[in-house]
Amino acid sequence: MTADTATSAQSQPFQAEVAELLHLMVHSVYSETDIFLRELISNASDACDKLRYEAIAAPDLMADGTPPKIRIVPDKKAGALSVIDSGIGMDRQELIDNLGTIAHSGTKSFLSRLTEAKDGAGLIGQFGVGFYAAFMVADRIVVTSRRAGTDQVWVWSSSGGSGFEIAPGSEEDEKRITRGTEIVLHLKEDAKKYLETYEIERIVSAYSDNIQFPIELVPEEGEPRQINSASALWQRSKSELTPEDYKQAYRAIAGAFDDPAMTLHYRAEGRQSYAVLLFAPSTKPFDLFEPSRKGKVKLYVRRVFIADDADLLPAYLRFIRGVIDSEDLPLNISREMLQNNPQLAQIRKAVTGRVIGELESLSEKEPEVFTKIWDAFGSVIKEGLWEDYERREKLLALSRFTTTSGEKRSLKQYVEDLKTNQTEIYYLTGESVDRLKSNPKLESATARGIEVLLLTDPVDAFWTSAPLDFGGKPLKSLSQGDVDFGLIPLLDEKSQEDKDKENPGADEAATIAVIKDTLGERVSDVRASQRLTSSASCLVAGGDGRDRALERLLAQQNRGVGTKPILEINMRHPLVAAIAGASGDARDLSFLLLEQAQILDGELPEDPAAFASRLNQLVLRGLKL
Ligand SMILES: Nc1ncnc2c1ncn2[C@@H]1O[C@H](COP(=O)(O)OP(=O)(O)OP(=O)(O)O)[C@@H](O)[C@H]1O
Repeated sequence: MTADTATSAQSQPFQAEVAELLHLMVHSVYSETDIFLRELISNASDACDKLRYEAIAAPDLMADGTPPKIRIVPDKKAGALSVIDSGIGMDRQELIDNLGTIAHSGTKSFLSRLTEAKDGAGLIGQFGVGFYAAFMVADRIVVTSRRAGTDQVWVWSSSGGSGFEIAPGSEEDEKRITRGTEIVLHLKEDAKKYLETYEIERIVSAYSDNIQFPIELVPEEGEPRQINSASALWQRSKSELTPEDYKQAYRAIAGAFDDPAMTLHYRAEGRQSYAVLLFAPSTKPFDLFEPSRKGKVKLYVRRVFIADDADLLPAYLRFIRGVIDSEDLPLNISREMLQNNPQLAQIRKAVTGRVIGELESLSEKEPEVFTKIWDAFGSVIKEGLWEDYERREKLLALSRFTTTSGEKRSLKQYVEDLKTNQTEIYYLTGESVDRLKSNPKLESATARGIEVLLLTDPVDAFWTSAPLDFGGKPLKSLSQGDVDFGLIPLLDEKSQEDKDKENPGADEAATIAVIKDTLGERVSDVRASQRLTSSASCLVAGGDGRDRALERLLAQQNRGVGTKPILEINMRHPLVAAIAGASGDARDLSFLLLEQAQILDGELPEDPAAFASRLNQLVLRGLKL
């Protein structure tokens, strides 16, 4: 800091995203502005949590004896509402960094959605935009703050627009603020209702009753009074709590706006004691697929907040929100200790088991609610099939699939409906259900009424790459290795016999020899297909090769090893039958079999121009032009 910045006011621009967000907030006509207060109280509560945590190692920070608390002060004469906390506070740089940029990745992706969406305003209500929400109700905001343990007070102020000012606090500011942050909102004309005490009480009881720290309303007349219950809800007994209490707790803890689809509240006693209050949301957050895959369950030790990134659940359960409050862990546990702590590992294991058990029982007792969770988070839960070997069977049983027989099918249902002599569970991976439904690799299965799982999530290509079985029935890809449906009867045996008589098929050995000779290195083998009934050809991976969908996905990321596929041909197809006797055209026909199989798999032929010219020539010759 230069001598200049220490004594004078400075203007600074907002990060471009903040300016954009503020512009959107000011210009959208959004009716549910109440959320601004919830956001400010939630920040104030986080600041009190941080103070209590830092004070474990540095008790001096709280030596003045003021307990962490939050005060709300309306001032009708000035048209201003203040939210004041005695939490950790911010120094100059923290004010600049925290209130001038958006670090939160969820907010960033929310912002891009907000800009794209026609009804951006509707989205504001669904997702927190934190501190900046205050600009919906205020045309000027002044934040005065003192970092706990420091001498200086700093004042951040802004009227929205493109930037803010930062200046050292006055003597009067220094007297008033001994620790923490005061946020003064100069309310817009149409937001003056927030100066009424009943409005403030209404919002606090709706959104912030579960905040652990006391929230005090300081009215213009009369004594200050506490307006929240300030208890750690997870420590209370289940019988005292109503569904509404849980809903509010979920919203307060998770900073969410939806309703929880699942609530898990219990106390573990025994080798370790801890309270657990966890929720599964009913809607998907925007940052679910962030590469960091961080969980959001908060760790408390004896009611003191410790960390919200302690990986208390495996990454595939990162959508679960809530709190775990341990009685036994040391309060001064450091971040490094969190990672290797055996007690925490035990808690993690036990709680993971409980969450999965709860999902299981929900899937049986309240399938519609479970479906909601599966629709929002199924693609994340499936990461566990790949990562959590121990619980793979349980997770497979939980999984729901779109199949050729219907939607939301479980493997239990699949196995109950197996066809005569069917001993395997079949699946096909690809980009969309519609594309998969028209994939020729389904033909022979369809002719036998065999159900096939249609897997379209990117993660499906990964978990299916490890050998898996369900109830002793192996899962098998229809685009990989040999499939033998020989023992499974056709739905319509007779018509197949007729077809066989009409079309006895090509000379297998001669045809395969011609195609192999033509395609050479382009394929690893050419085989007569068991999969096809009406299409001429398809591409499959070898028995130990990677599934074609995974191969394609890796190739997109330049991680493919380029294993060559096997070309399967339908010996009864007239095009295939024509090859052995087609002398001059045999070469073009062979290429065409390969290229149409590539197109049906959603790939481009290696040389699209050559493909088009080959096709044109064959058509012209067919038309004898
Ligand atoms: N009252 C406060 N005391 C101390 N720090 C604060 C306070 N209010 C905000 N901050 C700091 O400013 C940062 C940004 O706040 P903001 O509300 O925009 O986002 P957030 O709380 O981090 O994320 P989100 O609201 O999206 O969950 C906070 O992370 C915190 O570091």
